[in-house]
Parts: sequence; C-alpha cells; structure tokens
Amino acid sequence: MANSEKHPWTREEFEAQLRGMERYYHIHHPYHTLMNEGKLTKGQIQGWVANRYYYQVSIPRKDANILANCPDRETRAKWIQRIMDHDGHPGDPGGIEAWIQLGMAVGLTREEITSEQHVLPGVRFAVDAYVNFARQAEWHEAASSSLTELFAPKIHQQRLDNWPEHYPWIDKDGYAYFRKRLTEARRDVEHGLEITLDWYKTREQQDRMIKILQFKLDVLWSMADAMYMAYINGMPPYFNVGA
Ligand SMILES: O=C(O)c1cc(C(=O)O)c2c(n1)C(=O)C(=O)c1cc(C(=O)O)[nH]c1-2
Repeated sequence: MANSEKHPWTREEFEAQLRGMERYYHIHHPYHTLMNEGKLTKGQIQGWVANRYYYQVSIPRKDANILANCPDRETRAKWIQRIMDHDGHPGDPGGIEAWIQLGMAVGLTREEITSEQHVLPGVRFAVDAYVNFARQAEWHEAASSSLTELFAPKIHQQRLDNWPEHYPWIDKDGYAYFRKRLTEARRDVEHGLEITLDWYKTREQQDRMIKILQFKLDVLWSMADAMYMAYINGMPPYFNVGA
C-alpha cells in the first residue's frame, strides 16, 4: 500500500511510534553499555567526556539555527530557553560550563576540553551533520529532530545512579550536568512533542518524521562508533601509519 493510502496515526499512535524508536538510542551502544556497567578505563571515560564536549557546544548553535528559521514568536520565546540552558545567563553558568566541570572531575584540564584537541573527526562530522540539518530544514522538522531527548533522562539517571559506585575516582561535583538535564530535558520534550504531534498530519508526513528521528539517532550512534574505534579498539585515525 502506498504511503498516501495509509491511514494517519492518531496522536497517541504517533507518539507511541516515536517512543518505540528508543530501541536505536545510543543507550544500547556498546560504548554506553560498557560505561554504565563500570567497565571503562579512566582514559576511555575521559575520551567520551572530551568528545561529547563538541556536542555540548554545538547544541546552542543548532538551536540558534532553528530560531533563525522560525517566524513564530511564541515558539521562539520558548525555544530560546534551550540556548540559555547551555550558554548560561545571569544566575546560571549554563550546561557547557557544567560539562567542563564534569571534564575536570574526570581528570582533564579546562584547556584540554575547550581546545577540542581530543575531538575525533568522526564525532565532529556527526555533530556537524546535526547542526547543518537544523540550518537547512524546515523549522518544525528541525525542532522535531531534538526528540531523541525523549530517551535522555533515563541515560542521565543511569549515570547518576551507577557512576559513583563504578568510578569512585570521579569528583562528585562533576555530576551537576546530569542532574540539571533531568528537568530541562523533560521540559524540552514537552514542547518538542507538542510541535511535532501538531505538525505531522498525514501518514506520509509521519513516516518522514520517523526518518528524521532515525537520522538523529544515527548522529548519536555514529559518535559512539568513532569513540569505540579510537578508545576501545585502539584504532584512532591514522593509528597504523605513524606520526
Ligand atoms: O547524554 C546524553 O546521552 C544526551 C543525549 C541527548 C540526545 O538524545 O540528543 C542530549 C543530551 N544528552 C543533552 O544533554 C542535551 O542537552 C541535549 C540537547 C539535545 C537536542 O537534540 O537538542 N539532545 C541532547
């Protein structure tokens, strides 16, 4: 049956389909399962934190692209909060600073983190693909691509629950980022879902949204693949050709 002949999903069915995509979330990537089971070395944890920094600094640029393409004032007034969450505002140093604190808690220096010297090309390409998608896509589509955040509170909570036991060498002050995201991600998801469930009406459009969410899941999975190759297989780019 062609897409156009299929019945559209109801709001509830559509939301259930989106939530069902959790099976492809990076929580299931071996880099993350090893991390959650306490099986990563200090260097492998440091590699993850240093690389994820590039995601952290790119998220507000992604959100600024969505704002730039959005003619709806009410949406912009809400969406701008995401930029402030990460970049900070008076009274809150912001998520990027909290991530740097996490980096220092795992033994990296501020300079090592902010210089992006450890960021792998594969991670950079994956994250840049997300920012570029937000720049070029119709704004509802770009906004809806944030919905991997549906699955994020669980992964942040797992880290808060398991890291102190598995990685006692990490300074507890470093965990503020994960705590901060628990509430922020839930609020983001509420707004993101509202936009998404209102926007995609026909089954063809809803199927397209599933593909957009898959793209975003691919971004996160590909980041973890690049880190697995470099830090677990010991095969960073050019490892075999010498300096
Ligand atoms: O640690 C994680 O696994 C994880 C995943 C995601 C995500 O699912 O995209 C985000 C975050 N963290 C996060 O902290 C964050 O601020 C965030 C913003 C967004 C987004 O797409 O706008 N995703 C995520």
